[in-house]
Amino acid sequence: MTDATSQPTPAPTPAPDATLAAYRKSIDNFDAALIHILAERFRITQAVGAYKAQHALPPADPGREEAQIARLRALAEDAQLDPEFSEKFLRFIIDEVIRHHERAREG
Ligand SMILES: C=C(O[C@@H]1C=C(C(=O)O)C=C[C@H]1O)C(=O)O
Repeated sequence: MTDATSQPTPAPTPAPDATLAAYRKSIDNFDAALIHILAERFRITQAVGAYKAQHALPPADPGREEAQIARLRALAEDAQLDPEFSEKFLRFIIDEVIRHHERAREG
């Protein structure tokens, strides 16, 4: 029963599940590795952006992107990862890099 003064009943705390916790520990490790890998990639692309700005090179290189996407799609298929997802993921990262390069060009 509830009335105007009573609080909603909190959801019961689930019993600790060691199996799920172990999976999640592993997921946390992978996510940490992913962040470090991405940070390293952006560190390199930042240097590329500075180089392109210095040498008046265009921020985007569609030919290079096409080759990367084809390569990544093949790697994804080999690794049994969805190639569509892999392409979207790489596209998302490359688009962000191009934005950085455009900003580097503007100074
Ligand atoms: C990093 C570059 O700049 C852009 C970003 C790319 C990337 O993030 O992989 C690839 C091609 C370019 O559109 C490059 O030209 O190599």
